[in-house]
Amino acid sequence: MNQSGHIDVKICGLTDETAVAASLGAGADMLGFVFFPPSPRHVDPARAAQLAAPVRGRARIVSLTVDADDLTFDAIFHTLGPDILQLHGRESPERVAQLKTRYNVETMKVIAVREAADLAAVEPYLGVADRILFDAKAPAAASRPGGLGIRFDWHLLAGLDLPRPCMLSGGLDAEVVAAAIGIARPDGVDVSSGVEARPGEKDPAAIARFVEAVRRTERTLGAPSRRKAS
Ligand SMILES: O=C(O)c1ccccc1NCC(=O)[C@H](O)[C@H](O)COP(=O)(O)O
Repeated sequence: MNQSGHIDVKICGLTDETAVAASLGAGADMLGFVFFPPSPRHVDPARAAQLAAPVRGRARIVSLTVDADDLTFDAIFHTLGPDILQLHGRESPERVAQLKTRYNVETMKVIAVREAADLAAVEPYLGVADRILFDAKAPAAASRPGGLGIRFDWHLLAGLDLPRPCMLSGGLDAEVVAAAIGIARPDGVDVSSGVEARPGEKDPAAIARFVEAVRRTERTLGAPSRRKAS
């Protein structure tokens, strides 16, 4: 949450106009497009650009890739022009820095978490990535490294001096997001599976419920700058 109490909401893996409209209508801050062919949410850059046309200026456009090569990024930038690169693979700090310079764009590095020891992976990205996203670590046999609806123990982040800004994801939905925010205290939350009817098919009503649950949580927690010191 920022100083005014706002929590960024990112809806990820959009594949159709109805879900884009639902996300914008609900007041999402970031909309994510997945460029990873094995994913049920994969879109090509031309389709993403069509879907993102109404997004520009209303929410931030996020490109999600997994260890993508320069040709893929060139196509994404040439066609879509994202605001943020979500790097969901094993991109090194050097690669993150290189992409930031090459495209003059904000970067968000994903740190996959299952146990406390996984949090050490953040350190090399401090001062390199603009934003950290803590997501649940996928099982070794999974077909993709995220977007699986898997949770990790949010208490692993509780009370830590987290890198700011940071986001939280992994198995969030409208029912659990308030608890997740209350424990981990991220600056934003990210959801895909939890607002879907089935993998790759977003549910507009679930998107609305999720964003409303986050806004309700913001009101409950209040702005840090206005909280009384105890
Ligand atoms: O969505 C995918 O299919 C995907 C593929 C490869 C890497 C990441 C992927 N998704 C990540 C996300 O959608 C979110 O950033 C986040 O992990 C939330 O996922 P979920 O647990 O499904 O809410």
